[in-house]
Amino acid sequence: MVAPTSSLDYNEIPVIDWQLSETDKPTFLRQLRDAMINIGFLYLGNHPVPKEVIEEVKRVAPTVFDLPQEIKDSIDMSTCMHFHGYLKWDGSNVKDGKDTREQFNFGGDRVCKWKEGEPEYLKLHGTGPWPTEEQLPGYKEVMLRYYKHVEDLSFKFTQLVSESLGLKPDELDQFFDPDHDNLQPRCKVLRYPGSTTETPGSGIGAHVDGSFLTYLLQVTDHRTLEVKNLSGEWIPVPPKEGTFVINLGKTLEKVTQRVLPATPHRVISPTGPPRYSIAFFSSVGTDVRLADAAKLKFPQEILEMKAARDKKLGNETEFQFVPKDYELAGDVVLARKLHSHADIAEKFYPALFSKIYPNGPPEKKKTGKKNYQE
Ligand SMILES: O=C(O)CCC(=O)C(=O)O
Ligand SMILES: [Fe+2]
Repeated sequence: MVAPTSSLDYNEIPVIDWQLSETDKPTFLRQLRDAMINIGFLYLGNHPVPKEVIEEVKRVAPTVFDLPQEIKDSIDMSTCMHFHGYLKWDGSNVKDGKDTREQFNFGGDRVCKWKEGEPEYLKLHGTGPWPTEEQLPGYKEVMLRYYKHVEDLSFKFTQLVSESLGLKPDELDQFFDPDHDNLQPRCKVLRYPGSTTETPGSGIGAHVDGSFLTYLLQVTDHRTLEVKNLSGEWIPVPPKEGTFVINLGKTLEKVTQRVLPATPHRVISPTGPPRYSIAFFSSVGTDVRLADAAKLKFPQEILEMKAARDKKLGNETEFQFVPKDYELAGDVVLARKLHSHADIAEKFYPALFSKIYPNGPPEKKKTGKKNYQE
């Protein structure tokens, strides 16, 4: 395994061994802290998600894309107020290029608790459309089994992140609902078609994730995922057997007041066969205000590491919350999604739709360039 590095112009992503968190926790926490503060990307090796679960999901996940187009269209995201379901490959834009990928999005099997008169963001929770058992036997079961394992890992990992920053293990949990019922983790199965004249350009352009943390499983052997190191160079993140790639999202950046920076990354369109990956995005509770994170008190040692990094980067501006950080996270996330999916806004969120689009729906189904990925 590659030894963790704390250089800002690193050209390899460190592998952190989960087992160390049980056998030598101080070393684990030190390695984790260095990777997160100075790099923002890491591989997590020897993690607790069983090998059989990973092998099964790698085999099964891509099969959703082999369904006939009319079945895929019948589970299109536009049919779902929770923003789950299938998205065609030209479905959205990110900064620096067009997305060239198909997606199948899902969350946990949750019952939607929204009722008339309640906050609209409660509609974010709920079960999305799935291929039926006749169309794709066992698919939902396999995907939800994987989801549950990664969700459990994400709760444990967040506590280790908290500890590695000198906070109490459960100190970041305040941004999650205590019974874990109010979270909005989302999973995406991704297919990047091989680059041809019909599908030229980037797989996904440079962006940072909107998530708290992202847990990425690279299903195929392509070496086309890249991360921008803090010195501005693009570094490959090739698949490594038995690991997850973990990266820090914008929400965690805010919660830590940029002690942990969200790191830009991109996927280059593969040549040859399609590339598949599965991304799990953990997120904060809907009824949380990110600016409440101002009360977290990081130890001096951590603040000094942040300051040393920022000095090297020549980026010593003080972190400041923006007005949205004082709003409920559910409202902010929902607004972002509605801006990206005018069709869902019009169908399921009519009051918000008229506020966002007072002159009627935009010409294209999806609007605007964004450098956020949810
Ligand atoms: O497919 C990948 O490897 C990365 C996907 C990604 O960055 C995203 O969906 O935000
Ligand atoms: Fe991403």
